[in-house]
Amino acid sequence: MTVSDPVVESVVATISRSATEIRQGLIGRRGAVDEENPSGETQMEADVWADDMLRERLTAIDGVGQYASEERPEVEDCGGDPAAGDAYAVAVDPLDGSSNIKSNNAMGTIFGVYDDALPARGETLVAAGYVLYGPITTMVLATEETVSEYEMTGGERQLIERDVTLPADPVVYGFGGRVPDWPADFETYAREIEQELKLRYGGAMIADVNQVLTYGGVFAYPGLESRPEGKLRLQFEGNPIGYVVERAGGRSSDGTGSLLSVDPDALHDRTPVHVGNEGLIDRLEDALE
Ligand SMILES: O=P(O)(O)OC[C@H]1O[C@](O)(COP(=O)(O)O)[C@@H](O)[C@@H]1O
Ligand SMILES: [Mg+2]
Ligand SMILES: [Mg+2]
Repeated sequence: MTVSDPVVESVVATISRSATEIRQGLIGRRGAVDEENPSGETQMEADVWADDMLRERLTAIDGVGQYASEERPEVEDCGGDPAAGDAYAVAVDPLDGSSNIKSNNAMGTIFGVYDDALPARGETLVAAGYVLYGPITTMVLATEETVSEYEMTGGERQLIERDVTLPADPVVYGFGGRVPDWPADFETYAREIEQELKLRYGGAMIADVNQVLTYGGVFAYPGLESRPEGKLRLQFEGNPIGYVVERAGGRSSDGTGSLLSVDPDALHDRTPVHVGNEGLIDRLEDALE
């Protein structure tokens, strides 16, 4: 299946090709560098390397006017103005779950293609998705039309599911953050959910959300007592994953409403992230009221 917009198709093809190289290049890049990203987190060698590769290739695409990533402070302008509608802006999390590189657990690459200048509302996304570096490399791609899943071999995408939708009967949940740091309202909700669903938490958002897409359920990285804005970044993580889950028939929420309608103040804004089956996110919002 191809994407109807040629610029979006080029972005997706470039990420497909690069993801295979990123996966292969993880060997030998498992250490930290002596730098922090704009969110104040230690960067791994692989974070910086994957970001440089994606920046170089995505900014070279005609019709991409801006590139931004979790690993660099500023938006990079590269021709065309997304605010004027004559180019797209691409935002990436080059390696999601990169602290898992040490223990050799799942990671991936997240991308969002926005039809507006960054930082932008998630409602302006025209496509978003992720490549998951699990035992098999897969891509989940959401567009206006549908959510598709692909297996990746040598940079080529092979369609395995055309209309990914959340199963109606939820099975799994995964909640981030230390329990003592959860606000009381969220903990009450979590205590209910753990009576109903099975815990699956691996420490890489996309791997955990991929389980929710596969089995149905809920993933959350909530606002914390010590950090009410949570951990995950709106432009690079919250919006793309909210877009994927909503297109797949689920809901996303920052605690009060869809992640996609949050107005960003700054490029590296964080947000509480809750995604999953509609009924579970409705209950979450009721609990946090
Ligand atoms: O280690 P914690 O607190 O469980 O945090 C895990 C969360 O942090 C992240 O790793 C943050 O993403 P990055 O690895 O891209 O910084 C998410 O993928 C994951 O959901
Ligand atoms: Mg991430
Ligand atoms: Mg990252």
